[in-house]
Amino acid sequence: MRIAVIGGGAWGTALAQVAARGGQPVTLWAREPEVVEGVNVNHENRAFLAGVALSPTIRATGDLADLAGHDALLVVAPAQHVRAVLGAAPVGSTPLVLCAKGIETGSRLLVGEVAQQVAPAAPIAVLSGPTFAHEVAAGKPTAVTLACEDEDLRNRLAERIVDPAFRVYGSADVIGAEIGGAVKNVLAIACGVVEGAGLGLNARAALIARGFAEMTRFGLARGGQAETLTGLSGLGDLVLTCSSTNSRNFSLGVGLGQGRSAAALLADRKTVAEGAHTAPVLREAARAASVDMPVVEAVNALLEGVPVRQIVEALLSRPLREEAQ
Ligand SMILES: NC(=O)C1=CN([C@@H]2O[C@H](COP(=O)(O)OP(=O)(O)OC[C@H]3O[C@@H](n4cnc5c(N)ncnc54)[C@H](O)[C@@H]3O)[C@@H](O)[C@H]2O)C=CC1
Ligand SMILES: O=C(CO)COP(=O)(O)O
Repeated sequence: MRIAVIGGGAWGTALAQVAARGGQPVTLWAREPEVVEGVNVNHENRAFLAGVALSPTIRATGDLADLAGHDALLVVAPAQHVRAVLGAAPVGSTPLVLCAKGIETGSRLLVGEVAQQVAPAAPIAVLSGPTFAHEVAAGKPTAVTLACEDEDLRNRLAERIVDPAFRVYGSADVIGAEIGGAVKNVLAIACGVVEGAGLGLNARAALIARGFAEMTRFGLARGGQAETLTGLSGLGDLVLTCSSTNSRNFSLGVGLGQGRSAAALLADRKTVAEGAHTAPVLREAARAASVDMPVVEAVNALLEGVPVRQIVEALLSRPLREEAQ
């Protein structure tokens, strides 16, 4: 199976490295000419994954036309750019493995739904889970969910995107896998705020648990399955991202919790904190579906500049309720 990766950020590069293990050829499309040159000449992506020696069988290109003739395309552009990049790529009926985590602003569509609009003939799979790119590229043990309704395609993809330290669990629940990844980024910002404002570990654990309740309510309302939400792409990724400053979303939250403005924290950053883009559109989608998501509401208020203390008071003074509600 000839694999190409669309997106030369940290995660696209790490996935290219997984697909290239054992000396298999992989094509990596990157937007930045310096990334293309660095990967081809020095076998390093200094801009987004510095310090990792990449397989010489990864060939980078800046030309989307070079993606033609592959058997599967891994889509790893940030969620807000998937529509434009896929629209310009020669996709046809090539299977797409969606690896971005987010919801498109405006359309409120998950990345897989965007892909279905842009490339209706292409079968869809979703790869998601607790996966810091640096750890995967370094060959540290990692497990992911690979969701695809077509069992045969799912098995063929799982056999190809694998290595001894990268363990793939199959699922037919594409929507559930996507919702976990999109929602956890927003919740990770909240956990970062708790860290930055020094609110303590009890508060962080409470946020993870109540945030997971929100993820579950939203996921079930959108047709996802409970087993997927409690799995690697849901709870697994939530726990990872809510507990480490290696997470860009958590780090953004730390800055907000320290009283810095979202605009200042997001200005000029080269790497993507998807939660900042997903938060407003997730709030819209939740309100439209009458799903109660108070932590997501709180993250939006923080991004809009409401002081942390006011947000915490508002969360703690909500009417008492049963935990299972
Ligand atoms: N970094 C990680 O550990 C993981 C990231 N992801 C997801 O993968 C997706 C990509 O993230 P990273 O690879 O981490 O990116 P990154 O933060 O390392 O790099 C930014 C990426 O955005 C691209 N970009 C910027 N402006 C663009 C535009 N106008 N059009 C197209 N692309 C543009 C850059 O070319 C670069 O590839 C995100 O949805 C992220 O949530 C998922 C799992 C792990
Ligand atoms: O999705 C990720 C880990 O699974 C990466 O998280 P961040 O985007 O917050 O760095």
